[in-house]
Amino acid sequence: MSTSIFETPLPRSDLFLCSNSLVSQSFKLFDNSRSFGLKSLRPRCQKDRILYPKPLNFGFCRVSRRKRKPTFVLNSVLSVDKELESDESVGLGRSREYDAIVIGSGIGGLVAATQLAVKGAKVLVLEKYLIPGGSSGYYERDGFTFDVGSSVMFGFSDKGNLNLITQALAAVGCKMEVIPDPSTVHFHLPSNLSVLVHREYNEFFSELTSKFPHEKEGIFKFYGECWKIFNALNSLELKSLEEPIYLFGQFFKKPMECLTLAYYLPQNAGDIARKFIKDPEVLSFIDAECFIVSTVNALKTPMINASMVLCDRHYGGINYPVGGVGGIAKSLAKGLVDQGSEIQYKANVKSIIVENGKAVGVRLANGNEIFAKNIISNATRWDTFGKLLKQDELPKEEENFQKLYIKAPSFLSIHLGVKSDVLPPDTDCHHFVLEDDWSNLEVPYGSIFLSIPTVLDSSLAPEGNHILHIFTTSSIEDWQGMSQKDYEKKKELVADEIISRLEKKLFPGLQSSIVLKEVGTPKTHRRYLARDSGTYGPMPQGTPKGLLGMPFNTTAIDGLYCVGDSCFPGQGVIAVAFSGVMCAHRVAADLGLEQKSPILDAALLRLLGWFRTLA
Ligand SMILES: NC(=O)c1ccc[n+]([C@@H]2O[C@H](COP(=O)([O-])OP(=O)(O)OC[C@H]3O[C@@H](n4cnc5c(N)ncnc54)[C@H](O)[C@@H]3O)[C@@H](O)[C@H]2O)c1
Ligand SMILES: CC(C)=CCC/C(C)=C/C=C/C(C)=C/C=C/C(C)=C/C=C/C=C(C)/C=C/C=C(C)/C=C/C=C(\C)CCC=C(C)C
Repeated sequence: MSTSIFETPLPRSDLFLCSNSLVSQSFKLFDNSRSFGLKSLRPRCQKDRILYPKPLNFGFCRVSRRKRKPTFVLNSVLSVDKELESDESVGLGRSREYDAIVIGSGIGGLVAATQLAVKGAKVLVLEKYLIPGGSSGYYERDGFTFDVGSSVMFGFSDKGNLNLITQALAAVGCKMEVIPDPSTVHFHLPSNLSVLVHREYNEFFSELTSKFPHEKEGIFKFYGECWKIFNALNSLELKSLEEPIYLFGQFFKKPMECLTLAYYLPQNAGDIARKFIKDPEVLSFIDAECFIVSTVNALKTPMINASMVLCDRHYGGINYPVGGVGGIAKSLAKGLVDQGSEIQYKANVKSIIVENGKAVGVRLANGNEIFAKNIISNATRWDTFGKLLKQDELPKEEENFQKLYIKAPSFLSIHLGVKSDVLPPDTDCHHFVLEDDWSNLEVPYGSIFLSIPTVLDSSLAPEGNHILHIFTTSSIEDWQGMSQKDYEKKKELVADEIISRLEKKLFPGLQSSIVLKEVGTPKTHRRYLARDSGTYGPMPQGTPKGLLGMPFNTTAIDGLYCVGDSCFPGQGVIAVAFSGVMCAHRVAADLGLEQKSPILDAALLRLLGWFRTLA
C-alpha cells in the first residue's frame, strides 16, 4: 500500500524538503492554503528545491475545522494529493504527475513514449538495463560495436508512410545518417539454390524467375498481391486501429485501401502463394522468405506482415544506421528527454499496482512506488500478465491470446570479431543458410542467420577486422538444469559446430580468423532482455487467421496498455514501432490529448474483441 505525502511522517524540523517535481503542484497547494488565510505559510525557494513550512500540512486541517468546512478543504487537499508526483529518488510515495509510465525501453516502448511526449504528455520510461533499446541495443568489446539483435532495418527510408523508424526519430527532432544496403539477404538453400534479394525489385524478380522460369507467372502474381497490400498500407496515415474516429476516417478517405486490408487481414501468405505457385521448391523458398521475419513458415505468416517486409525492402530499401543499430534507441531516448519526459535506467519494475481494477502505478525492485495515470508495458504479455500483475486469474482476453500464440524459441547468438581477409571481396551483408534439407527450416539450429554489418559500416570494428553476428533458433529447455561448467562447455561446442557449418558453406578459414568470440544462449536473452524464456516473440500455436487474433494495445485492465511484439502486428523492429505509434495514439485519446468518442470507443473495442474470438 502506498503512502501519500500527507501520510508520510514529517521531519522534526520546522521545514521539510519537497522534491523538484513537486514544485508546480506545490504552488497550486499554496494557492489553496492562501484562500484560507494561511499567508504565513508561503514556501521558500532555495536553488532547485522548495522549503515548505511544516505546519502547512496540519494547518489545513485546523483551518478547515475552524471554518467548519472540513470536507471541502480535505477534498482540495486530496485532489492535489492525487496529482502530486513522487520522484523515485525521493520516494515520497503516491502522486500522479506522469501521464504514463512505460515499462521497458525496447523500440516499442520508446516509440510509444516519444509519440506521447510530442503530443504533450509527461512520460516516464523505466528500463531495467543500463542502456535503452532492448533487443535493438548494442554492446562494445575491445573496439567492436555489436548490435544485440538483428541488423536488418526495415522502415528506415526517406519515403512513403511506412518508414516508421525514420518518422519516430523525426518526431523528436532526430535524423540518423544511414547506409543503403544493396541487398536484403543472400539465401543459401538446399540443392545449392542461391538467391540474392536485390534492393531493386526487378533485379530480384529476374534472379528468382531465372531459377524457376516455369513459375514466372505464379511468382509475378504472388509478389503482385504483396505489392497490392503494401501500396494500400502505404497510402494510409498509420494510427491506432482501436480508435474509432481515426479508423472510420480512414475508411471514409481511402475506402478501397481499407477494404483491401480488411480482406487480407485474416489471410496467410502460404495460402495465397499456393493459389498461384505449384512448384514445391518455390513454395519452400517463400517459406524461407517468411521464416526469417516470423520464425514460422508461410502458411502461418500473416499476409499483411509478409507483404510489408517483402515490399518495403525494395520500396524504401534496407538501410543501416551509421554507428550501429543501438543509435536508434539512444536517439529516441535523447529525443524523449528533450521533450521534457524522463527515462531511468537500472529501474527494474517488479509489479504493476492495480487499485479498484485500474492500473495506477508500478513497484520497483528497490521497493519504491511510482504512480501515473496510465501504465504501458513493453515487457512481453507473458511477463506482463504472468509476472508483473499479481493476479490470481488471467483475464479472458489474455487466456485467449495464450491459446492462439505461444512463445517462439529464443536464439543462440554468436558475436565474432574476425580478420577481414577471411571474407571474399563483395561479400553481402546478410545471409541465410539452410544447407541440405528444407524440413530443417523450423528445427532448432536447423538454419543459420548471419549479418556482417561492417560490410556497410567499417567503423564498427578495429581496422582490418569485421563483425560476424551469427544466430540460430534455440530453446531455453536446451540450456537448463546443468552446472555452470557444463553450460560453458556446451556453449563452446554448439557455437563451434555452427561456425564450422559456415566455414564449410561460405568462408573457408573462418575458425582460424577469429579474434574475438562471445556466445549468448536463450538464458542470456532472458537475463538481459527480461523476456520470458528469452523468447523472440509470439508465434501462432496452430494456423492463425492472419492477424485477426493478435491483440492491439488496450488490455482487460483499465489504464494498462501493452506495446511491443506481443501486440498487433507482432515481431520485428518496424512492427513494434507501429505498435508504439498505435499505443501512443490510443493512450493520448484516453488522456484527452487526441479526439475521442466514449460511445464509439466502447462499440469498437467490443467489436474488435469479438473479431478476435473468430481467430
Ligand atoms: N533477437 C533479435 O534478433 C532482434 C533484434 C532486434 C530487434 N528484434 C525485434 O525487436 C522486437 C522486440 O522489441 P520490443 O520493443 O517489443 O521489446 P524488447 O524486448 O526489445 O525491449 C523490451 C525492454 O523492456 C525492458 N524490460 C522488460 N521488463 C522490464 C521490467 N520489468 N522493468 C524494466 N524494464 C523491463 C527490457 O530490459 C528491454 O530493454 C522483437 O520482436 C524482434 O523482432 C529482435
Ligand atoms: C480494424 C480492423 C479489424 C480492420 C480494418 C482494416 C484496416 C484498416 C487494417 C489496417 C491494417 C494495418 C494498418 C496494418 C499494418 C501492419 C503493419 C505496419 C505491419 C508491419 C509488419 C512488419 C513486420 C512483421 C516486420 C517484421 C520484420 C522482422 C521480424 C525482421 C526480422 C529480421 C531478422 C530476424 C533479420 C534476418 C537476418 C538475417 C537474414 C541475417
